[in-house]
Amino acid sequence: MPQKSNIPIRKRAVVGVILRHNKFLTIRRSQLVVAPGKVCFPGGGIEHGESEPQALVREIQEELGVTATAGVRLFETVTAWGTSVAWWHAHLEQDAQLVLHAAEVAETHWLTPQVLLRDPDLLSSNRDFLVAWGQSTFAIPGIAVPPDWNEISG
Ligand SMILES: Nc1nc2c([nH]c(=O)n2[C@H]2C[C@H](O)[C@@H](COP(=O)(O)OP(=O)(O)OP(=O)(O)O)O2)c(=O)[nH]1
Repeated sequence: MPQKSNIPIRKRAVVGVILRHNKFLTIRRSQLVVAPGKVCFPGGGIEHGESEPQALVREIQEELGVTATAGVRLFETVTAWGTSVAWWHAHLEQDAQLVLHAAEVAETHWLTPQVLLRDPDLLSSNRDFLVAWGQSTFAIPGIAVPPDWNEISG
């Protein structure tokens, strides 16, 4: 269900929520892009004529050098800066080797939800996404909300 917002939408983006062994694949954004050094999921802007899954697969290929498969659409938010973000569950081949596009991605990490939520560099909209997940606004296939979630997200 989309989050209600009165912010005018200036841009549309899609991000991939990718899990392995109960950890999220996260990127640290490079110093050369918007929100430099921030931690978030792979993804980016939707180009004219692209569907969300097409943009998701293209962005992940560009950033991480791997072919992703789009799963289900999990959630939709509007950032404080007017970007409509579609959050998609996505999958990589089990043995996929990431090849980072250094101009966009400084590093990648597989992080538990608890570690990710506590990361001071987490993009604010990603924090909102995790909090909404913890409140069961939507479910992410294959991972349960940790039992101590209310204590750490409060
Ligand atoms: N990549 C990514 N972007 C996110 C996340 N969460 C979130 O709010 N966003 C926002 C930030 C930006 O407003 C937008 C995506 O921007 P981007 O800078 O990654 O996309 P891009 O590579 O297409 O950038 P640009 O060429 O359009 O400047 O979505 C996330 O987890 N990953």
